[in-house]
Amino acid sequence: MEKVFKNKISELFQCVSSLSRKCVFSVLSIGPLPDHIAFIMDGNRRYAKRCNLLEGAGHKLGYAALMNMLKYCYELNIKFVTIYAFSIDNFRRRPEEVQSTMILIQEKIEDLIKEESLVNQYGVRIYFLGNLKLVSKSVRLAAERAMAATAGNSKAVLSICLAYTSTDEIVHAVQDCCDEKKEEIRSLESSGTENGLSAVRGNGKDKRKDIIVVHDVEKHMHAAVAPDPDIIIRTSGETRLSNFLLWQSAWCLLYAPSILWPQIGFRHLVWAVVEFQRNFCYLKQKMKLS
Ligand SMILES: CC(C)=CCC/C(C)=C/CC/C(C)=C/COP(=O)(O)OP(=O)(O)O
Repeated sequence: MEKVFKNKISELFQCVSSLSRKCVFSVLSIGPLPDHIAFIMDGNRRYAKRCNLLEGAGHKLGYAALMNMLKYCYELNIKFVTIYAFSIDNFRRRPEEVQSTMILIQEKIEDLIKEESLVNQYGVRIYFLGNLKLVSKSVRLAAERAMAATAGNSKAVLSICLAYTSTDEIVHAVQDCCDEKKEEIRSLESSGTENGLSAVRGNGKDKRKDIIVVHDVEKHMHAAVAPDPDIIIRTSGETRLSNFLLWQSAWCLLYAPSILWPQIGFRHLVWAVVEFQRNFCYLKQKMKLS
């Protein structure tokens, strides 16, 4: 009897919070909404320590917080979300810690693609961004399975940065771009164009045109699957980017609430979007002038 009562109370609570979210989101939607929000999920271990829990429990609570946050983002019609799940620098942590985090990541990737998952409920396509050669075969295969299983979803995009750093991404993109240009020049030369290099550069008054432009590099970035982020939310009050989306964050708002990642909730998303809306006119003006 007591259990039934508790369930009813919890259902009622969920119903009220879902209704109040709907109201707040419809007010927020009157203003400009970000297309893309990226998250640096900082503070899982500190939260675990503060609550006298094991490190792994901090990451598990972090994952639960992530699922809630994704739900809020999709309710608000944010089409692109990117998360920093594990950086290349994180491989320098204690080997047992790296291993247990990877086991959790693999388990959660499998959960993400279950039929009843949030990802399928909201039609989300998953991409993994990063150097997947650095993770174990089983994690890599799980990531590939998740990308393949969600390839038909088209309502939203979730990019999971795994074995990622921005500098690594930029170096690979520049390398791929140079390879592509070299190939272009080679094929022009072999097809009879006398000087492939000047054909790529352009002749006459265009002679000084650059061989590589920003777009050439950009299209080779892992993150090219989404537009640049409008907001990066980093928890734990840190205002550093820690090698996350450096290229893509040129015009991005950084929002850094001082709570730890497992504590993030609906109100932090609302404040971040309000901050974005307050800055929007200024940003638009600035981009027009430049
Ligand atoms: C499939 C999928 C999306 C899985 C995500 C799982 C998950 C929540 C991973 C977080 C890992 C991580 C390095 C968090 C940062 O907190 P921290 O360890 O740096 O904590 P600290 O800042 O307190 O040291």
